[in-house]
Amino acid sequence: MPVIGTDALHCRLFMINPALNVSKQANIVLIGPMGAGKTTVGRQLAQQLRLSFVDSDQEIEKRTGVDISTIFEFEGEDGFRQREAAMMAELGAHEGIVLATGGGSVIRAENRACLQQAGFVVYLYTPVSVQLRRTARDRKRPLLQTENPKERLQALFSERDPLYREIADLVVDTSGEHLRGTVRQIIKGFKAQTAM
Ligand SMILES: Nc1ncnc2c1ncn2[C@@H]1O[C@H](COP(=O)(O)OP(=O)(O)OP(=O)(O)O)[C@@H](O)[C@H]1O
Ligand SMILES: O=C(O)C1=C[C@@H](O)[C@@H](O)[C@H](O)C1
Ligand SMILES: [Mg+2]
Repeated sequence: MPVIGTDALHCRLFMINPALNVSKQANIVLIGPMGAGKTTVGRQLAQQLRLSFVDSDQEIEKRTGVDISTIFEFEGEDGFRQREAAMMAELGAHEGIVLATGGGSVIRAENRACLQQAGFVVYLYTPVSVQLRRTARDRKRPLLQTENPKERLQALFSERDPLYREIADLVVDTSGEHLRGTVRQIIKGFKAQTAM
């Protein structure tokens, strides 16, 4: 059984995970742009570390009963960002999870503060050309349903790359396309940090 302790801060929890045999912050938080692999990498990571996997986008869809595009359609991006912020505050207080965040979760300062406290933050750095390839056939990402998805991804990258870096404990370049290698690098960084 994991041993869990908390300090006075709302989001900050610590636990000892027998799978890792180290004392560490409770969660691994994956941040990065669309197509970075937060969902794909997060699922594998959770499996290997025997942690629960939670995907913020999927959780919002589960609770509302509609997909993200529908939320954008009826409530606008602002409505979605409100739901996302509430989800960050809630999930940031969990312990023992791998959290895949939405690509835009770092836009709000309040979210960044919460994610930073929630655990070991990993930025899955992914160049725009790779994001474009990975999301090319996708119709589920409302921000990419535009005439020029490349331009949109480039603009988002310029705005958000500094924000991802601001809160990252580790930056992993995913352009090598090796899912297993990415997972291995994260576990290595996580163990190194929690052993300190
Ligand atoms: N390291 C990788 N190597 C090869 N393909 C990858 C890698 N990471 C993700 N992919 C592929 O890219 C696509 C997008 O990945 P994924 O949905 O996990 O991204 P995401 O970061 O969760 O995006 P979003 O922010 O839109 O939820 C998937 O088809 C996935 O299989
Ligand atoms: O980059 C973004 O702003 C988004 C990324 C996705 O994860 C979803 O949260 C949504 O499509 C918006
Ligand atoms: Mg995802």
